[in-house]
Amino acid sequence: MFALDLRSLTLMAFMTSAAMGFVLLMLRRHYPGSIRGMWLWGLAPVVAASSTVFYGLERLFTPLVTVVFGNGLLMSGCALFYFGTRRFYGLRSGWRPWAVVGMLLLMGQVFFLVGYPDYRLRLALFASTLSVVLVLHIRLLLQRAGPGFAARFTAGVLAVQTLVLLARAVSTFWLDTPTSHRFAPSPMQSVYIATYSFSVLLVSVGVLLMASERLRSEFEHLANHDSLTGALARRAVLEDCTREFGRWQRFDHGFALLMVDVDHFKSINDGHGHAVGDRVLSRVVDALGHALRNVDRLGRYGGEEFLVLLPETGAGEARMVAERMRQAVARLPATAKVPACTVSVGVACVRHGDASLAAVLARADAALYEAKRLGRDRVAVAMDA
Ligand SMILES: Nc1nc2c(ncn2[C@@H]2O[C@H](COP(=O)(O)OP(=O)(O)OP(=O)(O)O)[C@@H](O)[C@H]2O)c(=O)[nH]1
Repeated sequence: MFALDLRSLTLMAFMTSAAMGFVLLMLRRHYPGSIRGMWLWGLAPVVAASSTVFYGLERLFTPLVTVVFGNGLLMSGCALFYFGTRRFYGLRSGWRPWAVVGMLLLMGQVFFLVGYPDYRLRLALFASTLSVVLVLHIRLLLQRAGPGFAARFTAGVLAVQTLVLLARAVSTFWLDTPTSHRFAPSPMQSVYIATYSFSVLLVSVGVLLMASERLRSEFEHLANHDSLTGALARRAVLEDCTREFGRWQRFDHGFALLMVDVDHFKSINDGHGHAVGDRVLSRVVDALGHALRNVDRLGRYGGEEFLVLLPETGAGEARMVAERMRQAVARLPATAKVPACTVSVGVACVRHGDASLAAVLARADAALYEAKRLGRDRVAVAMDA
Protein backbone atom coordinates (compact mmCIF):
# COMPACT_ATOMS: atom_id res chain seq x y z
CA MET A 1 0.00 0.00 0.00
CA PHE A 2 1.20 3.49 -0.84
CA ALA A 3 2.23 5.17 2.44
CA LEU A 4 5.17 7.43 3.20
CA ASP A 5 6.87 7.86 6.52
CA LEU A 6 4.58 10.44 8.11
CA ARG A 7 7.05 11.65 10.72
CA SER A 8 9.64 12.40 8.04
CA LEU A 9 6.96 14.20 6.01
CA THR A 10 6.03 16.25 9.06
CA LEU A 11 9.69 17.13 9.60
CA MET A 12 9.88 18.18 5.95
CA ALA A 13 6.75 20.31 6.40
CA PHE A 14 8.39 21.98 9.38
CA MET A 15 11.60 22.75 7.49
CA THR A 16 9.75 24.02 4.41
CA SER A 17 7.48 26.31 6.44
CA ALA A 18 10.31 27.67 8.58
CA ALA A 19 12.52 28.29 5.53
CA MET A 20 9.75 30.04 3.59
CA GLY A 21 8.87 32.19 6.60
CA PHE A 22 12.51 33.19 6.93
CA VAL A 23 12.78 33.99 3.21
CA LEU A 24 9.59 36.08 3.20
CA LEU A 25 10.55 38.00 6.35
CA MET A 26 14.03 38.74 5.00
CA LEU A 27 12.83 39.74 1.51
CA ARG A 28 10.20 42.02 2.97
CA ARG A 29 12.91 44.60 3.73
CA HIS A 30 13.75 44.86 0.04
CA TYR A 31 10.21 45.82 -0.96
CA PRO A 32 8.87 49.36 -0.64
CA GLY A 33 6.33 50.19 2.07
CA SER A 34 3.64 50.57 -0.60
CA ILE A 35 3.57 46.77 -0.87
CA ARG A 36 1.61 45.80 2.21
CA GLY A 37 1.01 42.46 3.88
CA MET A 38 4.49 40.96 3.53
CA TRP A 39 5.05 40.95 7.25
CA LEU A 40 1.89 38.86 7.80
CA TRP A 41 2.76 36.61 4.88
CA GLY A 42 6.19 36.01 6.43
CA LEU A 43 4.73 35.32 9.87
CA ALA A 44 2.19 32.82 8.51
CA PRO A 45 4.64 30.02 7.56
CA VAL A 46 6.60 30.55 10.78
CA VAL A 47 3.41 30.04 12.81
CA ALA A 48 2.45 27.07 10.62
CA ALA A 49 5.94 25.63 11.19
CA SER A 50 5.46 25.89 14.96
CA SER A 51 2.28 23.83 14.64
CA THR A 52 4.26 20.97 13.04
CA VAL A 53 6.55 20.94 16.09
CA PHE A 54 3.55 19.95 18.23
CA TYR A 55 2.42 17.32 15.73
CA GLY A 56 5.89 15.91 15.11
CA LEU A 57 6.88 15.71 18.78
CA GLU A 58 3.48 14.67 20.04
CA ARG A 59 4.98 11.98 22.27
CA LEU A 60 6.52 14.74 24.38
CA PHE A 61 3.18 16.44 24.95
CA THR A 62 -0.19 15.37 26.23
CA PRO A 63 -2.80 14.95 23.45
CA LEU A 64 -4.59 18.01 24.80
CA VAL A 65 -1.49 20.20 24.34
CA THR A 66 -0.88 18.77 20.85
CA VAL A 67 -4.44 19.35 19.73
CA VAL A 68 -4.85 22.82 21.22
CA PHE A 69 -1.46 24.19 20.16
CA GLY A 70 -0.97 22.17 16.98
CA ASN A 71 -4.40 22.88 15.55
CA GLY A 72 -4.54 26.41 16.96
CA LEU A 73 -1.22 27.37 15.37
CA LEU A 74 -2.04 25.72 12.04
CA MET A 75 -5.35 27.57 11.91
CA SER A 76 -3.56 30.83 12.85
CA GLY A 77 -0.97 30.28 10.10
CA CYS A 78 -3.69 29.89 7.45
CA ALA A 79 -5.55 32.92 8.82
CA LEU A 80 -2.33 35.00 8.78
CA PHE A 81 -1.77 34.18 5.10
CA TYR A 82 -5.33 35.37 4.45
CA PHE A 83 -4.84 38.55 6.54
CA GLY A 84 -1.61 39.21 4.63
CA THR A 85 -3.49 39.04 1.34
CA ARG A 86 -6.23 41.33 2.66
CA ARG A 87 -3.56 43.82 3.72
CA PHE A 88 -1.86 43.48 0.33
CA TYR A 89 -5.11 44.57 -1.30
CA GLY A 90 -5.54 47.45 1.17
CA LEU A 91 -8.25 45.77 3.28
CA ARG A 92 -8.19 45.81 7.06
CA SER A 93 -9.04 42.73 9.13
CA GLY A 94 -10.84 42.92 12.47
CA TRP A 95 -9.20 40.24 14.64
CA ARG A 96 -12.06 39.88 17.19
CA PRO A 97 -14.45 37.77 15.08
CA TRP A 98 -11.50 35.59 14.10
CA ALA A 99 -10.48 35.14 17.74
CA VAL A 100 -14.05 34.03 18.54
CA VAL A 101 -14.03 31.52 15.65
CA GLY A 102 -10.61 30.25 16.79
CA MET A 103 -11.78 29.81 20.39
CA LEU A 104 -14.94 27.98 19.32
CA LEU A 105 -12.89 25.70 17.09
CA LEU A 106 -10.48 24.87 19.89
CA MET A 107 -13.34 24.24 22.31
CA GLY A 108 -14.86 21.85 19.77
CA GLN A 109 -11.50 20.13 19.38
CA VAL A 110 -11.15 19.69 23.15
CA PHE A 111 -14.72 18.40 23.35
CA PHE A 112 -14.07 15.69 20.73
CA LEU A 113 -10.81 14.81 22.44
CA VAL A 114 -11.89 14.69 26.09
CA GLY A 115 -15.69 15.08 26.43
CA TYR A 116 -16.75 12.82 23.54
CA PRO A 117 -13.53 11.37 22.13
CA ASP A 118 -13.89 10.90 18.38
CA TYR A 119 -10.93 11.47 16.08
CA ARG A 120 -13.17 11.52 12.99
CA LEU A 121 -15.52 14.21 14.23
CA ARG A 122 -12.60 16.22 15.56
CA LEU A 123 -10.93 16.05 12.17
CA ALA A 124 -14.16 16.88 10.33
CA LEU A 125 -14.67 19.97 12.49
CA PHE A 126 -11.10 21.12 12.01
CA ALA A 127 -11.04 20.47 8.26
CA SER A 128 -14.33 22.26 7.64
CA THR A 129 -13.29 25.35 9.64
CA LEU A 130 -9.91 25.52 7.93
CA SER A 131 -11.59 25.06 4.55
CA VAL A 132 -13.77 28.10 5.20
CA VAL A 133 -10.63 30.22 5.75
CA LEU A 134 -9.02 28.80 2.62
CA VAL A 135 -12.15 29.37 0.52
CA LEU A 136 -12.38 32.99 1.74
CA HIS A 137 -8.73 33.43 0.76
CA ILE A 138 -9.30 31.87 -2.68
CA ARG A 139 -12.35 34.06 -3.27
CA LEU A 140 -10.44 37.23 -2.37
CA LEU A 141 -7.54 36.28 -4.66
CA LEU A 142 -9.84 35.56 -7.60
CA GLN A 143 -11.86 38.73 -7.05
CA ARG A 144 -8.77 40.91 -6.96
CA ALA A 145 -6.52 39.05 -9.40
CA GLY A 146 -5.53 41.39 -12.19
CA PRO A 147 -4.15 40.17 -15.48
CA GLY A 148 -1.14 38.66 -13.69
CA PHE A 149 -0.46 34.98 -13.01
CA ALA A 150 0.59 35.07 -9.34
CA ALA A 151 -2.79 35.54 -7.61
CA ARG A 152 -4.42 32.83 -9.74
CA PHE A 153 -1.51 30.50 -9.05
CA THR A 154 -1.81 31.11 -5.29
CA ALA A 155 -5.58 30.56 -5.45
CA GLY A 156 -5.00 27.31 -7.38
CA VAL A 157 -2.59 26.00 -4.74
CA LEU A 158 -5.03 26.87 -1.97
CA ALA A 159 -7.85 25.16 -3.88
CA VAL A 160 -5.83 21.92 -4.11
CA GLN A 161 -5.01 22.19 -0.41
CA THR A 162 -8.71 22.64 0.42
CA LEU A 163 -9.73 19.63 -1.65
CA VAL A 164 -7.11 17.41 -0.03
CA LEU A 165 -8.10 18.67 3.43
CA LEU A 166 -11.75 17.84 2.82
CA ALA A 167 -10.97 14.51 1.13
CA ARG A 168 -8.89 13.53 4.11
CA ALA A 169 -11.67 14.44 6.57
CA VAL A 170 -14.28 12.56 4.55
CA SER A 171 -12.07 9.53 3.90
CA THR A 172 -11.40 9.15 7.62
CA PHE A 173 -14.98 7.97 8.03
CA TRP A 174 -14.30 5.01 5.73
CA LEU A 175 -10.62 4.28 6.03
CA ASP A 176 -9.68 4.78 9.64
CA THR A 177 -11.10 3.54 12.89
CA PRO A 178 -12.53 6.07 15.36
CA THR A 179 -9.44 5.64 17.48
CA SER A 180 -7.08 6.32 14.60
CA HIS A 181 -4.45 9.00 14.99
CA ARG A 182 -2.28 11.35 12.99
CA PHE A 183 0.59 8.97 12.27
CA ALA A 184 -1.49 5.89 11.53
CA PRO A 185 -0.09 5.10 8.06
CA SER A 186 -2.62 5.62 5.30
CA PRO A 187 -2.32 6.85 1.71
CA MET A 188 -4.67 9.73 2.43
CA GLN A 189 -2.67 10.87 5.43
CA SER A 190 0.54 10.73 3.33
CA VAL A 191 -1.08 12.79 0.59
CA TYR A 192 -2.40 15.25 3.17
CA ILE A 193 0.92 15.90 4.92
CA ALA A 194 2.86 16.00 1.64
CA THR A 195 0.32 18.42 0.14
CA TYR A 196 0.52 20.55 3.24
CA SER A 197 4.29 21.02 3.05
CA PHE A 198 4.14 21.63 -0.70
CA SER A 199 1.34 24.12 -0.38
CA VAL A 200 3.18 26.15 2.27
CA LEU A 201 6.10 26.28 -0.15
CA LEU A 202 3.97 27.12 -3.18
CA VAL A 203 1.71 29.64 -1.44
CA SER A 204 4.82 31.41 -0.15
CA VAL A 205 6.22 31.48 -3.69
CA GLY A 206 2.80 32.65 -4.93
CA VAL A 207 2.58 35.61 -2.55
CA LEU A 208 6.18 36.51 -3.34
CA LEU A 209 5.27 36.55 -7.03
CA MET A 210 2.26 38.72 -6.22
CA ALA A 211 4.53 41.21 -4.45
CA SER A 212 6.97 41.16 -7.39
CA GLU A 213 4.18 41.69 -9.92
CA ARG A 214 2.95 44.65 -7.88
CA LEU A 215 6.49 46.04 -7.66
CA ARG A 216 6.96 45.72 -11.40
CA SER A 217 3.69 47.47 -12.16
CA GLU A 218 4.60 50.28 -9.73
CA PHE A 219 7.95 50.73 -11.49
CA GLU A 220 6.26 50.63 -14.89
CA HIS A 221 3.82 53.27 -13.76
CA LEU A 222 6.66 55.45 -12.48
CA ALA A 223 8.59 55.03 -15.71
CA ASN A 224 5.61 55.75 -17.94
CA HIS A 225 3.98 58.61 -16.07
CA ASP A 226 4.88 62.14 -15.20
CA SER A 227 5.17 62.28 -11.41
CA LEU A 228 3.75 65.81 -11.11
CA THR A 229 0.61 65.57 -13.20
CA GLY A 230 0.01 61.84 -13.63
CA ALA A 231 -0.14 62.29 -17.42
CA LEU A 232 1.91 59.89 -19.56
CA ALA A 233 5.61 60.66 -19.73
CA ARG A 234 6.88 62.14 -23.02
CA ARG A 235 8.58 58.88 -24.02
CA ALA A 236 5.43 56.83 -23.34
CA VAL A 237 3.05 59.10 -25.25
CA LEU A 238 5.46 59.31 -28.18
CA GLU A 239 5.69 55.50 -28.20
CA ASP A 240 1.88 55.33 -28.42
CA CYS A 241 1.89 57.90 -31.23
CA THR A 242 4.56 55.98 -33.14
CA ARG A 243 2.54 52.77 -32.78
CA GLU A 244 -0.54 54.60 -34.05
CA PHE A 245 1.44 55.95 -36.98
CA GLY A 246 2.46 52.37 -37.83
CA ARG A 247 -1.20 51.26 -37.69
CA TRP A 248 -2.08 54.11 -40.03
CA GLN A 249 0.63 53.06 -42.50
CA ARG A 250 -0.53 49.44 -42.43
CA PHE A 251 -4.31 49.67 -42.05
CA ASP A 252 -5.03 53.29 -43.02
CA HIS A 253 -6.63 54.03 -39.64
CA GLY A 254 -6.30 57.80 -39.27
CA PHE A 255 -5.56 59.65 -36.04
CA ALA A 256 -5.24 63.19 -34.75
CA LEU A 257 -2.68 64.87 -32.53
CA LEU A 258 -3.44 67.83 -30.28
CA MET A 259 -0.69 70.01 -28.91
CA VAL A 260 -1.98 71.79 -25.80
CA ASP A 261 -0.06 74.64 -24.12
CA VAL A 262 -0.95 76.63 -21.00
CA ASP A 263 -1.16 80.34 -21.83
CA HIS A 264 1.15 82.83 -20.14
CA PHE A 265 2.34 80.16 -17.79
CA LYS A 266 5.56 82.02 -17.11
CA SER A 267 3.59 84.89 -15.59
CA ILE A 268 1.64 82.45 -13.38
CA ASN A 269 4.97 81.12 -12.12
CA ASP A 270 6.40 84.58 -11.72
CA GLY A 271 3.28 86.00 -10.03
CA HIS A 272 2.33 83.10 -7.73
CA GLY A 273 5.46 80.99 -7.39
CA HIS A 274 6.60 77.70 -8.85
CA ALA A 275 4.56 75.56 -6.40
CA VAL A 276 1.34 77.23 -7.50
CA GLY A 277 2.42 76.75 -11.12
CA ASP A 278 2.75 73.03 -10.37
CA ARG A 279 -0.77 72.93 -8.95
CA VAL A 280 -2.08 74.68 -12.06
CA LEU A 281 -0.48 72.01 -14.24
CA SER A 282 -2.06 69.18 -12.20
CA ARG A 283 -5.46 70.79 -12.38
CA VAL A 284 -5.15 71.38 -16.13
CA VAL A 285 -4.27 67.71 -16.69
CA ASP A 286 -7.27 66.61 -14.62
CA ALA A 287 -9.57 68.80 -16.69
CA LEU A 288 -8.03 67.67 -20.01
CA GLY A 289 -8.26 64.01 -18.98
CA HIS A 290 -11.97 64.30 -18.19
CA ALA A 291 -12.64 65.64 -21.67
CA LEU A 292 -11.11 62.55 -23.31
CA ARG A 293 -12.28 59.02 -24.17
CA ASN A 294 -10.64 55.91 -22.68
CA VAL A 295 -8.74 55.15 -25.87
CA ASP A 296 -7.23 58.64 -26.08
CA ARG A 297 -3.75 59.24 -24.64
CA LEU A 298 -2.59 62.35 -22.84
CA GLY A 299 1.09 62.95 -22.18
CA ARG A 300 3.33 65.71 -20.92
CA TYR A 301 5.36 66.79 -23.92
CA GLY A 302 7.46 69.43 -22.17
CA GLY A 303 7.14 71.97 -19.30
CA GLU A 304 3.59 73.30 -19.75
CA GLU A 305 2.93 71.63 -23.07
CA PHE A 306 0.86 68.45 -23.48
CA LEU A 307 0.38 66.06 -26.36
CA VAL A 308 -2.92 64.27 -26.94
CA LEU A 309 -3.37 61.30 -29.27
CA LEU A 310 -6.88 60.71 -30.62
CA PRO A 311 -6.98 57.37 -32.45
CA GLU A 312 -9.47 56.87 -35.30
CA THR A 313 -10.34 60.55 -35.33
CA GLY A 314 -10.76 62.96 -38.24
CA ALA A 315 -10.21 66.74 -38.31
CA GLY A 316 -13.81 67.74 -37.49
CA GLU A 317 -14.09 65.48 -34.48
CA ALA A 318 -10.57 66.40 -33.29
CA ARG A 319 -11.50 70.09 -33.40
CA MET A 320 -14.58 69.34 -31.26
CA VAL A 321 -12.50 67.43 -28.71
CA ALA A 322 -9.91 70.25 -28.65
CA GLU A 323 -12.66 72.81 -28.10
CA ARG A 324 -14.12 70.67 -25.29
CA MET A 325 -10.70 70.54 -23.63
CA ARG A 326 -10.13 74.27 -24.02
CA GLN A 327 -13.52 75.03 -22.45
CA ALA A 328 -12.95 72.51 -19.62
CA VAL A 329 -9.78 74.40 -18.62
CA ALA A 330 -11.30 77.86 -19.10
CA ARG A 331 -14.20 76.89 -16.82
CA LEU A 332 -11.91 75.98 -13.91
CA PRO A 333 -12.56 78.66 -11.28
CA ALA A 334 -9.79 80.62 -9.58
CA THR A 335 -9.44 79.56 -5.93
CA ALA A 336 -7.43 80.88 -3.01
CA LYS A 337 -4.67 78.40 -3.92
CA VAL A 338 -4.79 78.23 -7.72
CA PRO A 339 -5.40 80.99 -10.26
CA ALA A 340 -7.55 80.45 -13.34
CA CYS A 341 -5.79 79.82 -16.65
CA THR A 342 -6.46 79.05 -20.29
CA VAL A 343 -4.91 76.80 -22.90
CA SER A 344 -4.26 77.06 -26.63
CA VAL A 345 -4.58 73.94 -28.76
CA GLY A 346 -3.05 73.03 -32.12
CA VAL A 347 -4.75 70.19 -34.04
CA ALA A 348 -3.26 68.07 -36.83
CA CYS A 349 -4.35 64.82 -38.50
CA VAL A 350 -2.14 62.30 -40.20
CA ARG A 351 -2.40 62.58 -43.97
CA HIS A 352 -1.07 60.86 -47.10
CA GLY A 353 2.48 61.89 -47.77
CA ASP A 354 3.48 61.93 -44.07
CA ALA A 355 6.74 60.03 -43.99
CA SER A 356 7.01 59.93 -40.22
CA LEU A 357 5.32 60.93 -37.00
CA ALA A 358 7.56 64.00 -36.88
CA ALA A 359 5.62 65.46 -39.83
CA VAL A 360 2.30 65.29 -37.94
CA LEU A 361 3.90 66.65 -34.77
CA ALA A 362 5.38 69.56 -36.69
CA ARG A 363 1.94 70.47 -38.12
CA ALA A 364 0.30 70.26 -34.68
CA ASP A 365 3.08 72.48 -33.32
CA ALA A 366 2.62 74.99 -36.15
CA ALA A 367 -1.15 75.05 -35.46
CA LEU A 368 -0.46 75.68 -31.77
CA TYR A 369 1.82 78.54 -32.72
CA GLU A 370 -1.00 79.93 -34.86
CA ALA A 371 -3.49 79.67 -31.94
CA LYS A 372 -1.03 81.62 -29.78
CA ARG A 373 -0.50 84.19 -32.49
CA LEU A 374 -4.24 84.73 -32.88
CA GLY A 375 -4.58 85.69 -29.21
CA ARG A 376 -4.44 82.38 -27.18
CA ASP A 377 -7.34 80.56 -25.42
CA ARG A 378 -8.34 79.08 -28.75
CA VAL A 379 -8.09 76.08 -31.04
CA ALA A 380 -6.31 76.16 -34.40
CA VAL A 381 -6.44 73.31 -36.91
CA ALA A 382 -3.47 72.73 -39.23
CA MET A 383 -4.07 73.38 -42.90
CA ASP A 384 -5.11 70.18 -44.75
CA ALA A 385 -5.51 68.48 -41.40
N1 LIG B 1 5.74 75.43 -12.06
C1 LIG B 1 6.30 74.84 -13.10
N2 LIG B 1 6.76 75.59 -14.13
C2 LIG B 1 7.31 75.00 -15.20
C3 LIG B 1 7.43 73.61 -15.24
N3 LIG B 1 7.98 73.27 -16.43
C4 LIG B 1 8.22 74.44 -17.08
N4 LIG B 1 7.80 75.49 -16.36
C5 LIG B 1 7.84 76.91 -16.67
O1 LIG B 1 6.87 77.20 -17.68
C6 LIG B 1 7.23 78.45 -18.25
C7 LIG B 1 6.93 78.43 -19.74
O2 LIG B 1 7.03 79.73 -20.22
P1 LIG B 1 7.02 80.14 -21.73
O3 LIG B 1 7.58 79.03 -22.57
O4 LIG B 1 7.65 81.48 -21.85
O5 LIG B 1 5.52 80.20 -22.13
P2 LIG B 1 4.28 80.99 -21.52
O6 LIG B 1 4.64 81.94 -20.45
O7 LIG B 1 3.26 79.95 -21.16
O8 LIG B 1 3.77 81.79 -22.73
P3 LIG B 1 2.91 81.31 -23.93
O9 LIG B 1 3.13 79.83 -24.08
O10 LIG B 1 3.44 82.07 -25.13
O11 LIG B 1 1.50 81.65 -23.63
C8 LIG B 1 8.71 78.70 -17.94
O12 LIG B 1 8.79 79.75 -17.02
C9 LIG B 1 9.14 77.38 -17.26
O13 LIG B 1 10.09 77.60 -16.26
C10 LIG B 1 6.95 72.84 -14.13
O14 LIG B 1 7.01 71.60 -14.07
N5 LIG B 1 6.41 73.50 -13.10
